[in-house]
Amino acid sequence: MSLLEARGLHVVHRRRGAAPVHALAGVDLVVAPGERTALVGRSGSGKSTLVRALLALQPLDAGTLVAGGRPVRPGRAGALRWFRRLVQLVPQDPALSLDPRAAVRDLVAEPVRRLEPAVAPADRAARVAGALEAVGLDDDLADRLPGQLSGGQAQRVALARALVTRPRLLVADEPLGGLDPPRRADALALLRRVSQEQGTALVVVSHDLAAAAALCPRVLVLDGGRVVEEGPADVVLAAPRSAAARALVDASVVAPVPSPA
Ligand SMILES: Nc1ncnc2c1ncn2[C@@H]1O[C@H](COP(=O)(O)OP(=O)(O)OP(=O)(O)O)[C@@H](O)[C@H]1O
Repeated sequence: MSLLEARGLHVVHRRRGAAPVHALAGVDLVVAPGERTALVGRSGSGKSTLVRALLALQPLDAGTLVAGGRPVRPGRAGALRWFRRLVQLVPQDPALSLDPRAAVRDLVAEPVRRLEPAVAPADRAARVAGALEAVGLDDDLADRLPGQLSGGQAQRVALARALVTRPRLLVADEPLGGLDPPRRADALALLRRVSQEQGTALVVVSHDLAAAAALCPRVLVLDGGRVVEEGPADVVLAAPRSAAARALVDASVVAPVPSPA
């Protein structure tokens, strides 16, 4: 059975005084358990709208979302707890997503408190320890505040928060945005390792095709709110068929380093 199945998603953004924008114009996306999929596209292609739709945070003009065989309908928070445990977001800017007044231990415990209130305190503590270990953070860091963490550590805490409810799917929105090259490589390696070790499926959103392809064996190219190309990452990179994919491949090519004069 598929883990997440989105069919015929349509979203129109309507703003007073502005023309409506058809941000998603019939997107289908099926994610199998453990599968890693990259969603790539230029700015404005509809990636963020699709992420919000996949997380049931975006009202749909048409289409359906089914997770683990069960229909997902945006609604009261309590009614979607099962879905929030199953599908977790890895936020774009981890440092901004962490409450500066809360210690790491409480930040990582919070999703369990909110989504699984029946879990006993001792079990919750064990879950927190497990999530910190999974992302390679030492237990010594658990009493620190976010302001006392490095950028890389904050990113790991955000990932631990996403993992602590043992989701089957992580949606990472531009996980490499704003990172310098060594930290990009670390972030890619961490997401790959966690996905493989925990069997968690990944949907990674990026405008950088080459980086996303390094993490995900499967790529979907979005343009104008539609999936214009879909296939194995190495094939899309080596022989893009759509103009949108070709433009992304060209943009991903690393400029040659000029030789010293
Ligand atoms: N709240 C909104 N109101 C009106 N238009 C919107 C809104 N959100 C997005 N749009 C428009 O919908 C289209 C898709 O936007 P979206 O943010 O989903 O694309 P994106 O691929 O994530 O872009 P980026 O990479 O720049 O974040 C764009 O034309 C955008 O201007």
